[in-house]
Amino acid sequence: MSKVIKGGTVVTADRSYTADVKIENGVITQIGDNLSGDEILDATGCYVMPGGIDPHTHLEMPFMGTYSTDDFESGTRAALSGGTTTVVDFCLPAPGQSLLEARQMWDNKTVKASCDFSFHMAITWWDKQVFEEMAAVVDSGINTFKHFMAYKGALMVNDEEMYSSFQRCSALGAMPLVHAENGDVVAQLQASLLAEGNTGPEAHAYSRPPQVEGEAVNRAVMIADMAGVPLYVVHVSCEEAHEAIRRARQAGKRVYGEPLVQHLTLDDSEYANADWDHAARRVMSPPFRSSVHQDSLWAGLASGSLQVVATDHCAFTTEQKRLGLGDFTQIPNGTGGLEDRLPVLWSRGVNTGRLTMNEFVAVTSTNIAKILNMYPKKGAILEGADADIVVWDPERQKTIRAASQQSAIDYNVFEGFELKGLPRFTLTRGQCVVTEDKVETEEGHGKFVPRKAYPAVNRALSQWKELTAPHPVKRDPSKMPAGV
Ligand SMILES: NC(=O)NCCC(=O)O
Ligand SMILES: [Zn+2]
Ligand SMILES: [Zn+2]
Repeated sequence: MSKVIKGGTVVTADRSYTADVKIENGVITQIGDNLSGDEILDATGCYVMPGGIDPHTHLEMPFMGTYSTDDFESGTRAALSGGTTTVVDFCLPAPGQSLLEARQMWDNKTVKASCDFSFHMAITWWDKQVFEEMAAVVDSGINTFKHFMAYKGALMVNDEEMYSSFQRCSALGAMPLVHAENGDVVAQLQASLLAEGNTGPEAHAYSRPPQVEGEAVNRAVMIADMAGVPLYVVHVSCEEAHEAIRRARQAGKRVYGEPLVQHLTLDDSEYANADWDHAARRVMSPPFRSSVHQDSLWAGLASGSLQVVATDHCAFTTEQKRLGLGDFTQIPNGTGGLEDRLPVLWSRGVNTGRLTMNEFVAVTSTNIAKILNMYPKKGAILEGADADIVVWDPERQKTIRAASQQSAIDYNVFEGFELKGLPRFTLTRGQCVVTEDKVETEEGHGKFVPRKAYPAVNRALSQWKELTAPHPVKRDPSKMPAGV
């Protein structure tokens, strides 16, 4: 049974053109004029774009004494309703736990997924077992390893562990990711703020100033350079971090930066709200910043020094946030956004002229598909690509309300945002699961997307490393002093 998306304008990362798109067996089989099929989806007045890829989610994640509330059921339903058709989640071994055992636990959670998914593996501790298991992780289709430079005493790794793991990534053709904040400095700032009586959610932001992020990005960039690997920096929130990435890229280093839609559109005034719940619901790391930093992030997306917009979707209920009443360090860190990423970025980015439509597709889908080595199966409107498609109606409008969202939590950090530009249809491997406000997802439809080790960037970097590595000078024995 075939489907044809008819009468729309195909918008990809590099061009826009009028064409119909035919789908058979979950794959795009033809792009052209006057196509016919068994079922027609009317895309008149709409843009036909690759479905969004969110490379940074934490669904049902054990964290800070609780679990994030959106799981692979509500999380992927939320994703699809907002036009995102692939999520990349983090397998998080507890310190001391086998990476392969953690992988099994995450596989078990994904049986409820209604859209496709992939994984990054976190390195939360280091010894010979981790070193060895990393190879099996890569063989199983995970080519990215995440390192937390913050969350001291929990997930944080030190420089020695990071350098060892980055070198291992280099050898395996994998890419390290970093959560870049100086965890030692954050821990000290938290302690002194608490000692001074600063216990409210605003102190979370005071304890994580832009300098802790800028310092950590610079350090990770240099460690990656010494290890001969590319680097991907998650949730880039400030000019200091962006500047380090920009500078690295100008110097020829392969460094990628990912701002979040939350940091682009919500600022630090949220933490000054008189309502404790309002402020605590917005506690995440790094925290929201001032408009100077937001302008820097928007400029980075337009100019190409930042490549991807994600959400870091890690949604906790108000009740969970209240674990930190009286002590801001106990407020579970994280915010939602999976459902809202595309519509909010379109309204605040494309409708304002900060991004073109093609840049929008690049930063929400195509760039990350290439960076994570799943292009053109994902992130493309091309014959042979998976039919993960969002048919985007630039005239559809809504106001964001927690009461009508798919996410399982009881609030939305974008509450009240007026949006113009929303999905008319969302298709996951050819299955149309969203028709305007009607969301009919199928639990279990989502499949794991394996991602092979990187052939190109890592080889180039290790070749260069080998050429420029210290080599002993071969000397003519006749030119050696006697007795050596
Ligand atoms: N970002 C955040 O505050 N929570 C999720 C875990 C992480 O990515 O650091
Ligand atoms: Zn993080
Ligand atoms: Zn995260």
